[in-house]
Amino acid sequence: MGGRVDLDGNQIKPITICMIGAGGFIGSHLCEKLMSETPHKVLAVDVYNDKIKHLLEPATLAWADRIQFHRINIKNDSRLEGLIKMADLTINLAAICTPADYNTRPLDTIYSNFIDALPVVKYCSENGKRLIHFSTCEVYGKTIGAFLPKDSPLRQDPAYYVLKEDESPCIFGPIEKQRWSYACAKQLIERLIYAEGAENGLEFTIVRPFNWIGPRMDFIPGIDGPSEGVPRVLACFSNNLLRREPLKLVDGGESQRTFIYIKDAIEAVLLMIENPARANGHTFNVGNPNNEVTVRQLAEMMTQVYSKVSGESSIETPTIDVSSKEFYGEGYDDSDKRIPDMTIINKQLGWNPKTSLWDLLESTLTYQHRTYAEAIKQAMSKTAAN
Ligand SMILES: NC(=O)c1ccc[n+]([C@@H]2O[C@H](COP(=O)([O-])OP(=O)(O)OC[C@H]3O[C@@H](n4cnc5c(N)ncnc54)[C@H](O)[C@@H]3O)[C@@H](O)[C@H]2O)c1
Ligand SMILES: O=c1ccn([C@@H]2O[C@H](COP(=O)(O)OP(=O)(O)O[C@H]3OC[C@](O)(CO)[C@H]3O)[C@@H](O)[C@H]2O)c(=O)[nH]1
Repeated sequence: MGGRVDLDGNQIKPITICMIGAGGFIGSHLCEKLMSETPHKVLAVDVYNDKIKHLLEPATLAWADRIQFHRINIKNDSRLEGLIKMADLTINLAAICTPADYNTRPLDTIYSNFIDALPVVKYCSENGKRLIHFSTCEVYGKTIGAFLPKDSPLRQDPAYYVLKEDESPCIFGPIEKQRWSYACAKQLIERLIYAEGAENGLEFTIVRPFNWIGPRMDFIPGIDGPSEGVPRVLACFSNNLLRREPLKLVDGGESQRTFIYIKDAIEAVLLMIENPARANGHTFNVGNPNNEVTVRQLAEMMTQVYSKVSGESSIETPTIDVSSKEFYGEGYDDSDKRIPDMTIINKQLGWNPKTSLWDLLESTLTYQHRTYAEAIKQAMSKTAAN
């Protein structure tokens, strides 16, 4: 770990990071990376710590003196400012960020993604502390191309669908489509952070993740999360595969996404942390433009990969169609296509994603099978017996 240098050849000094939302999917991978490959200290803030337990215990771990867990709900805890003051950098990951919540719990979604983030921005600005804030690719909303006639040749032109941080508009649906409550709250907090930078000199970086996936993402309903809960697509499809039930394709599974392996994405975040002069004042797309699929193609690929890693044949009807109203309820809407432009992150940090969709699904589904298959079998045989 000694003698590490930044992209400009300068020695990297150990810093203290206040990481809010450290107990979640991205936070757990970022903590792992910081503990195993850097000398930095982490003040890990979250209401849960199950996903980082392996980094906190036992006290004999090599990094035990570099990570502290603080069980804090940032909505209402006066200890937050003190932790931000103690740190050199704050990273805010805390959010409600599962689409099933956006239209069914719009108030919680807006409070979580805007109101609860306000004190974090304020404390950083007032105390002269650097902030890396996690926004989302959802701030782009729908592509311009989505509004062209289906057979328009312009739909093939990247100018109508590639999403650029400094050029693309943010296109959301009408207010009654409450799906956009999350994207809109994220957009407003981005604008507030940008304004704090412009008017009060806040040093900030905004991250727009494009569907980062991998181990520890969300939960498997009825095993380590509520039975009726609806996680993001990776966990929904993993759950279906583990239970040998058809994967549900919302509105035909026609929407397109680009998926990036969490470990590639974490490399980008580490570059931001350790190269403030190159990252401050920027908004970065972080995704893998080479891994684009429709949701239907994702379902087909996951079915094939799961069959390979589990040794089980796939079921006769691997997918079924379901309407978005049935699956998510009233007020759902969708982003049609999400291809990140990589020019800015490439220029500033020289970063590019590496892992193909097949490879990232293979390692992720191996983890899902190893972690959950036995528990699911037991839960299912218990239900059958009752
Ligand atoms: N995973 C992705 O692909 C993705 C895509 C776009 C945006 N993001 C953004 O990245 C961030 C992290 O996402 P994630 O996938 O790790 O989600 P996650 O749900 O796994 O992690 C969020 C964490 O924040 C914590 N948290 C929420 N409210 C809190 C509060 N009031 N006080 C303390 N802790 C609180 C949760 O307990 C959770 O551990 C979010 O801001 C999300 O909007 C993620
Ligand atoms: O069982 C299912 C679950 C989902 N779908 C469809 O898959 C698409 C992707 O869904 P998901 O990963 O759950 O979420 P989104 O990509 O729409 O949104 C996320 O993107 C980034 C983030 O900000 C945070 O992670 C979040 O908002 C979608 O089209 C679903 O309808 C399915 O067919 N079947």
